[in-house]
Amino acid sequence: MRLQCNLLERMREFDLIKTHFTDWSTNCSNLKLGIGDDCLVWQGDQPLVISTDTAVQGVHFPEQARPDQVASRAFLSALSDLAAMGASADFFTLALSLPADLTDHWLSEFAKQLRVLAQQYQIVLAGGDTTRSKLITVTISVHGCVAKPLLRSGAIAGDDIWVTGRLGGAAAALPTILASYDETSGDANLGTQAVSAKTSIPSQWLNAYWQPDIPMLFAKQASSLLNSAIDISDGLMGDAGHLARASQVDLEFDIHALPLAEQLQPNVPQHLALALAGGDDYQLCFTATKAARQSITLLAESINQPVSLVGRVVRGNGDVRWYDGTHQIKPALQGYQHF
Ligand SMILES: Nc1ncnc2c1ncn2[C@@H]1O[C@H](COP(=O)(O)OP(=O)(O)OP(=O)(O)O)[C@@H](O)[C@H]1O
Ligand SMILES: Cc1ncc(C[n+]2csc(CCOP(=O)(O)O)c2C)c(N)n1
Ligand SMILES: [Mg+2]
Repeated sequence: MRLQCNLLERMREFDLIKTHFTDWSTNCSNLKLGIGDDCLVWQGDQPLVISTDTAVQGVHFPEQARPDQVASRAFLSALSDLAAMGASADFFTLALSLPADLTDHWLSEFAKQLRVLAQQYQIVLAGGDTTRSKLITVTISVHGCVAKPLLRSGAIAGDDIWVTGRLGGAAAALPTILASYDETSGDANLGTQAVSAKTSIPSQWLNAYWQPDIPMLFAKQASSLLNSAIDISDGLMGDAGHLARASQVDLEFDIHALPLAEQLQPNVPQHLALALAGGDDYQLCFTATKAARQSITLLAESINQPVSLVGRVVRGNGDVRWYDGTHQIKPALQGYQHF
């Protein structure tokens, strides 16, 4: 009896994988074997860079988030680490832990969005794992190639510090997003434009939370011009600290040069806190020599990638300092921490 029960469960598990995840494009010559065996087989000739990220219901996305939204946030936040290495996006694995009562519709909407994104970023789903759990948990490992990986430890005194995109929007949107579920459960199904109109927060904040714009193309094309990079997932304050310590330099930022999200101002402490410690930005902080300044600007312009020059690298031991003009400020903040 027990055997039969297990067997039926396993049948469902295999059916689920077959139905939702197997007929995707696998157009990648280095992927010798994809979904179906005990392991995937990859054979490439460049260094492979790999990063794993877990997205947990209620921690990384709201409990009531739509399946397409869960797919976008989990996938894009994982991809961001490849951008931080200046790598291509080649293949990914997907480990899904799902509650038993999740509907097939949920899963098909999740898979549909993930497939759209995989196609958009030309990345192949090569394997994964599917289990039951109380909470929805999505673990994505992204794999990419790069001849010379861009490291956190490469910043040199004299470098410029740059940031891509805009900061603080996702964190600014979060309270409104969470409150919208409390007010009416129907909001879970509203699109970004509708939520934006209803709550009067900028649609850019909502997009920053649900569909962060990962600077993949810029990072790949610019990587040979850059000395170091990190993606900003926990807030610039914390992540800049990681880069400073890894490179054994100090970083000095001009708060007025920071590209804050729409309607956020550096002199409003709550706004600065969102941009420095809110997290969920998935933009890059990178450094490069002053000699690379023009090439970086030209490249960024040519592919429509916003970049901002926000500070300088100086000799030191891993400190980060913030300046309001010539005046140093000490925001009492720290980046996002799980524990
Ligand atoms: N459970 C773990 N076992 C082994 N290594 C880990 C574990 N958790 C994290 N790491 C490693 O620690 C380093 C820092 O991890 P961290 O998750 O902070 O980086 P990140 O992925 O850039 O950040 P984020 O998760 O906010 O995107 C990475 O090299 C990562 O591989
Ligand atoms: C529903 C909901 N969505 C988002 C957040 C914010 N948040 C969660 S994890 C994290 C850092 C990156 O994660 P990791 O370090 O695991 O990659 C941030 C900024 C929240 N509190 N609640
Ligand atoms: Mg990272």
